[in-house]
Amino acid sequence: MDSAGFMARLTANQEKTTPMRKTGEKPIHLKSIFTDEKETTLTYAQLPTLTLHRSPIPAPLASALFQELMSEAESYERHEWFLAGRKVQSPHTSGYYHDGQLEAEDSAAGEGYWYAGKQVNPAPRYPPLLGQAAALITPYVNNVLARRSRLAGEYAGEWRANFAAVNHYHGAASSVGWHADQSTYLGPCATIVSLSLGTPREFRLRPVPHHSSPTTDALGNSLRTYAVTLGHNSLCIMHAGTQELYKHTVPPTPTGSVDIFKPPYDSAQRWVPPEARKGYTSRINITFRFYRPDFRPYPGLAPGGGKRQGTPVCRCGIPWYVVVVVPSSSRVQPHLTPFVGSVLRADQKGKARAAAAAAAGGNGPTTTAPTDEPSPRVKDLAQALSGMIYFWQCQSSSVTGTDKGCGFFRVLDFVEEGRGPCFTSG
Ligand SMILES: O=C(O)CCC(=O)C(=O)O
Ligand SMILES: [Fe+2]
Repeated sequence: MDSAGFMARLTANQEKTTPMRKTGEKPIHLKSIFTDEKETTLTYAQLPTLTLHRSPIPAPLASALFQELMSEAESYERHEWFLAGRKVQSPHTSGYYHDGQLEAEDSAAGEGYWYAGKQVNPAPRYPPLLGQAAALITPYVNNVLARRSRLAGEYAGEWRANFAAVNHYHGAASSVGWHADQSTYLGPCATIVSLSLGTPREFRLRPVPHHSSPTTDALGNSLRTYAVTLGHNSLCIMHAGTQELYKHTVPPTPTGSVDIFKPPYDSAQRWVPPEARKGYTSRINITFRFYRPDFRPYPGLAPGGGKRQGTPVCRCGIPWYVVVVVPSSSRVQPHLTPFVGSVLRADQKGKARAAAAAAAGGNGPTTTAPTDEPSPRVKDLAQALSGMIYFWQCQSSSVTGTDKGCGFFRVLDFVEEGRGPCFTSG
């Protein structure tokens, strides 16, 4: 399938965006973190899950990659989904790619994958320069991860940039709303690696309130919005816990204008004199993701032998395969039909936790540590995430807009579902 046809069937690899409480407060701007020339990697104390890295790929490649993806972006589309029964469109366009290895490991690469409620046909492979960037980013990220303590639920193996979602923000109004990324194929505590190219844009994060302490986050800090400007060839790593503890957004620019970006190298990575440079008002953002071997759509083998489940199918009643009559031949053939699989979400609001506790007669899930006491000033990420529950949920209402879905809801159970291997703690 050509990439335009493929794009027509795609939607975001992120949750539908939800409005955040308006506070009117100014975000804390973290601009200053790039001013120390000696430091290329910084962790901000109140954002322990975020690191920022300057110039992760060579400058000529960064310019050429921007141009490669600008040309790819001509066929990108806005994605559409239903919010409270109303069709909405994303305020940016997107495209999706995977490395060839994902295809080799998983014959379904594409067919069984869903994003925000739509089936993805086989995603195209990385175009050449995106493939080069992924090959550089993979060891870079593993190096960064080797220096961090790891959280329970993280995949106990190498991270690999085997999937990329590319967003094109064209002009000042183009944006992405507050959201946390879906965990369906990434599993809990995902590492999502965002490479920015082109005109700089502001990226904001805000912690979700702790379920037992609405004025603080899970680390005990008061709720604030943080902002950082992501410029050309900068890497922002959303480490384990970011999708669980924060929401993020790229808002429209408040001034209504953006800086002009003039790539200093052409698409063949040759230097261009300043007077001959072409100007752009676009930002390209690539989020490199690791589709875990234990969170694939189809069932497979569990780490110690035995069965591993695929993405759970919800109860909407649409089976994985149906038999259809092909009119031209009047023969009955098996056919892969749209089915609505579930999505994996972290229980950011503690609702699933409360429901599970009620179902267990008030004792709560036995596999998680109690966190019901008011949140103290916790400094430790592992502690902040210790009560986190992940659940599979029907996504059909956002696909069809016509009903509330089947209500399918199941708490993720690593052992029962044959997933892993995972880190058990730092
Ligand atoms: O453009 C960005 O920096 C963020 C993109 C994003 O949040 C996403 O694609 O899920
Ligand atoms: Fe995101």
